[in-house]
Amino acid sequence: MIQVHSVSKKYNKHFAVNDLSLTVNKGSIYGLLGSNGAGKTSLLKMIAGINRQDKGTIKIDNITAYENVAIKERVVFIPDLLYFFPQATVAQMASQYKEYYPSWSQERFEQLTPAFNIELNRKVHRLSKGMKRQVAFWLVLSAMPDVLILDEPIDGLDPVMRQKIKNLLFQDVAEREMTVLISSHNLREIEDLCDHVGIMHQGKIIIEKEIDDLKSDTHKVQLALSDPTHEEHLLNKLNILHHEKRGSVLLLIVRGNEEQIKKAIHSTSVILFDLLPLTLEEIFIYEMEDVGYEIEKILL
Ligand SMILES: Nc1ncnc2c1ncn2[C@@H]1O[C@H](COP(=O)(O)OP(=O)(O)OP(=O)(O)O)[C@@H](O)[C@H]1O
Repeated sequence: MIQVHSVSKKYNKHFAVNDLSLTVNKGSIYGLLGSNGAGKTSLLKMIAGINRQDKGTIKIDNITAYENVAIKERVVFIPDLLYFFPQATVAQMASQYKEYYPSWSQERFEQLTPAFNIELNRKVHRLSKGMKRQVAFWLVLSAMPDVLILDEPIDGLDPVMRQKIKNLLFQDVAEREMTVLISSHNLREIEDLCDHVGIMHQGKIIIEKEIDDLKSDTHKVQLALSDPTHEEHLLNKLNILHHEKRGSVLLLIVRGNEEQIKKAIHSTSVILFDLLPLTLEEIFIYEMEDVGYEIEKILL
């Protein structure tokens, strides 16, 4: 479990992280989204115990993370810029990991060999960008961490390898209750992988949701009423996030239970009615609009 409470970090009088609180439950995969410079990497480095916050507390399983060797052995961070020892082969890097992480599983490392299919005697610095990332996942998953922190993890991986790595992460979360925190710019990637998602902007979490709740609670509705004078009455009965009119067709983004929405709409006479699913990206656009942000400016 990761507990971040009221954490701030300043660089040259500028807040990279500003009074931020966040909890990632054990066995959960939390996706952290946000614009360039939002403070994601700064936050991840503090959670990984690499940098120290100016204010607030960060705990892993109720223990303070910074400069705590026992915690560092259980928490693994894959940064966006990977580092391997110069000239080291895959096998030599595996030996280093084995020495550092008491939870290292040689059996897992060997089991994963066919999944990654990179020769053990290859020098890591000579591998392609995507292959280096594969090696990073191979090593980290063999270290069997309790907490895995990933900064832009999927960058450079081909679609087959992305899927393999996602499946391996799911396996560790399901079997060992590994806790995962992922920073990404890609909402679709996060949608596939995470059960919770938060958006960071200017050092703060501005919106945070459980993905299943978001999806089952937000709907796109298209409808046309046989008597347009009933429109206002119907709209007042619904919890509307967004509302547009194209000719006689109303396009609504509505929060709430699907059956109750249908019941409210069918209590008025309609000549057209469709209830459509929304992507996570669409839900966030409307949710962010609702709290006064333009998501395109924040995420892209
Ligand atoms: N070591 C540092 N020294 C000075 N300023 C820093 C340092 N690290 C981060 N910052 C500043 O803190 C702010 C947040 O940076 P951070 O790297 O945490 O953002 P990010 O959300 O990870 O961005 P990106 O999506 O571009 O990777 C930025 O304004 C950055 O310039």
